[in-house]
Amino acid sequence: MSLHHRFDGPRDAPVVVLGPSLGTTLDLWAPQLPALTGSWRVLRYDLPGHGGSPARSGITMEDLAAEVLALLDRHGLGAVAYAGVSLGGAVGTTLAVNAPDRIGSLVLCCTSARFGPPGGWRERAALVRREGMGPVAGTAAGRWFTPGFPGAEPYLAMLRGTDPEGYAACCEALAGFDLRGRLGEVRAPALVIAGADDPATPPEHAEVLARGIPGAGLVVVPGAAHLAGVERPGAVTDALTGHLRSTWGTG
Ligand SMILES: O=C(O)CC1=CCC(=O)O1
Repeated sequence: MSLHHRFDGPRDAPVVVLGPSLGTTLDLWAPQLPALTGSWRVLRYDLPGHGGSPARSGITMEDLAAEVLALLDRHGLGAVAYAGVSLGGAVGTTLAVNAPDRIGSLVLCCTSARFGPPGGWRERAALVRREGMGPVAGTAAGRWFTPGFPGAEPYLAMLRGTDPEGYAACCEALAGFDLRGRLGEVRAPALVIAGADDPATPPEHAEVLARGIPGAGLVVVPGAAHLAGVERPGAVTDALTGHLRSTWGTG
């Protein structure tokens, strides 16, 4: 089943795929879009059960990576640049090791090679199946943003609008994900971006990625939690476009 997706930017420009995080839609990347669409063709997608993609059960990170690859195939796209936030970043790292000829440049935002103990993700999956999105949405602001950030509401609304089964399936994909032993296989030039105050994927997780991926750079954004690209759009956009300019087209 195809993931809901959309293209923006010139048809003949180099392609950048943007992957969203658990509980958000492709609009997570809205703050970065204006800086990208002048020079790159941007492909954004929704995770299963998020935004416009139908929910599914029993998915793995490998499945999600395969679905993104299927999107590229369907649109006749060869090698692309890929940037992803959190779960979307894990999809990108998986693609980079499974299909190195298709990922020409990689940006990993607020993500990890392993998102903590699998049990926590299975418990979260059980919670949303039992009680819906309410309890998870009630605590998300504290993970996604630093205290008092005024722009949280549209992103929390994305989470509340997520299909519980789709969200649970993505939690289970996170539970089964551990790429720590394969980071050395990434061939794409990579930049890792972390929020200095991210409680979900703290800078130590970014350091593991940056140490493990050959030649990777690391940027830690001050004053940002998990959704650093929303809370500090300028810093994340600059890091992203700087990396793309030097590795993927002219910018
Ligand atoms: O909402 C969270 O708990 C943070 C998060 C972990 C993986 C992801 O994509 O978001």
